[in-house]
Amino acid sequence: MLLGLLGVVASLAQPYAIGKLIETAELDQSLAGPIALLVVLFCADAAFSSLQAYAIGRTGENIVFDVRRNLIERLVRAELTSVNKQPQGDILTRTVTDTSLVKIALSQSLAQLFINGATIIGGVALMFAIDIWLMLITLACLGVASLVSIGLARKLRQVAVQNREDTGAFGTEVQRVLSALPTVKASRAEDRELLRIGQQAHLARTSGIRVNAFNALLMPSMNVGTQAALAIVVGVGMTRVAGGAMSIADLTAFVMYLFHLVSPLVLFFMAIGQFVQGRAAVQRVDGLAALPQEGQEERVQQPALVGSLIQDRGAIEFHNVRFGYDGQSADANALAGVSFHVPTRGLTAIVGPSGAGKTTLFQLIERFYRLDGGRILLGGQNIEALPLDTVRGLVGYVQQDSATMRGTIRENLTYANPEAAEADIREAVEMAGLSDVIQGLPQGLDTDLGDQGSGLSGGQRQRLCIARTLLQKPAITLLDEATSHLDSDSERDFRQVLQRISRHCAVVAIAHRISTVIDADQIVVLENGRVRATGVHDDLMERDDLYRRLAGSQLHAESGLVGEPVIPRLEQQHPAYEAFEYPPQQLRPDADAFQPQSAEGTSDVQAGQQFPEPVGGTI
Ligand SMILES: Nc1ncnc2c1ncn2[C@@H]1O[C@H](COP(=O)(O)OP(=O)(O)OP(=O)(O)O)[C@@H](O)[C@H]1O
Repeated sequence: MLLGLLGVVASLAQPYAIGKLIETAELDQSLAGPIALLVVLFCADAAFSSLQAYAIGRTGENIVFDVRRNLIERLVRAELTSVNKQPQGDILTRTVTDTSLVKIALSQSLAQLFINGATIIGGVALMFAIDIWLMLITLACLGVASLVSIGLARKLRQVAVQNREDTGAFGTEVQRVLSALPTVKASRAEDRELLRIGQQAHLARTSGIRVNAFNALLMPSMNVGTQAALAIVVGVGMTRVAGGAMSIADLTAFVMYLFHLVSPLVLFFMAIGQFVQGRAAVQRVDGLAALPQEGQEERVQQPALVGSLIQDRGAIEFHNVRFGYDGQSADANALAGVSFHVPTRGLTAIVGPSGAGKTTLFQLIERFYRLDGGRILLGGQNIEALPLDTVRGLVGYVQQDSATMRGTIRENLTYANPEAAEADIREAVEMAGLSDVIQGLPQGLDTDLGDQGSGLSGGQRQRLCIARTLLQKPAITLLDEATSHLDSDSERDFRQVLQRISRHCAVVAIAHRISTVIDADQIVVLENGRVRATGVHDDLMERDDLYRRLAGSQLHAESGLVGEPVIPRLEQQHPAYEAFEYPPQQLRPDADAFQPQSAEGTSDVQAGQQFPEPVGGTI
């Protein structure tokens, strides 16, 4: 701004210097001095302006960097509940596009407003000094134009806010479709999705055009004002010169100032336009930055606690824990008074029907959400009083949906323990049964995976997540259906690994397979957010109906009846099923439904493709 002000002084002095040049010429004196002054002023103007443009550009980049860094920090540390409510595409638009607009608003347009404002004020003051009447005429014309421009700027802000919202919604739609592209294709929904995204893009286009229209009106409204002022000033000025009330040098200087003001005036109102658009973006960035944060005050790590629990205190204790997600009614809470203990060693299995609240238990141990009531103790201490880092360092969590990320296999493996030694990595990979898979890849551990770990099969991704948790060497391992994608051989091997680990730490496993549950040291049966029974397999088979039913259907499946058609079973469970017309579409009666013919070269590793083309054979 200081550089800009120096530029303003250099620029405002130019008409004065030209007036001096004319006066000197009229007096027939040497022109060398005034010409040298003009050259110095031109050069100073150019130098200060370009330095100012560089400085303001640099400041803008610094602003966008700070805003993005702070925003990302707040996003990553925000409470999951509040992040989950925001559409991901909109988060991305706010973080990438809106922050760029914030940069323009807070650097370029703010500086333009200040510098051009100063030029206008300085110019007006000098013009007043030259001729008060001409200046009053000028102010009247510019005043009317300014009022129109301010009205337009207000309207521009409204449409700019709308345009930012529409652009965010467009990003949300694109992200929604891209994250489920295989489903979109398999459901033949491409046309529908294109139409839906197209409509959103159209809304963004329409509001964008309106922004453009108001922006386009801003400049001409100012131009008309200055042109009218110029015409009147020249007419009245000539009359005053003819009447001897004003010298020709003063009129020339006055008109020069007026010319000089045209561009700052236009830039000033353009900057107002940019600034109000930027404010719309600032509002959206602020909205995202205001997401509630999880336990900031406790972010100090306490390494002494990590990886160890006090032996005699028990690993986890749930005391009358109550919790409901936002929007859940009180009588349908995910957990409605859950109490049980997990010892520091051994395997605890959690079983229960779908929606019973099993995953919620794990998410509360990880402190992803706040409890509505009750207490969870970790090694005898309330988790809410422990630093978050300590809680998450003690607990290893393999999620239901095998969270793998874009990056190499090694990066994914060492994600919870970046300092892991090579020997530990090899051991974890071996324990999780991944060694053969990794050896079969040309780049081994350094093989790149795509988004959500694409490039590995579901079972391999699951084993990768298990290895990652093993590498963390937690005191408590939470496994949420961690073996659901494994074949029976791999699952048997993993059970042995589990038994080994559970000799050293507490393992809590949500399991649907009876084979995992049968050897557990303790089984907790959950139903409708309540603990229904706890015990060991034989005991629960005798005294708990639900467990008997759950175990019975599993034993059934695992004793070889898995191949039975699904439809008759569905029919038994849902009488309404008979109303369904199935199958809705018939293949030609003489054609086999599925006839793969020697599809060679099929591989478990899909190299980042969701729908790979066969390299040979016919389907
Ligand atoms: N993010 C969420 N927002 C709102 N309700 C949720 C959310 N996650 C789960 N629920 C609800 O909370 C209840 C318990 O869900 P939870 O995922 O804990 O069940 P679960 O026993 O793990 O089921 P499954 O075996 O199918 O994975 C369900 O009624 C579910 O609909």
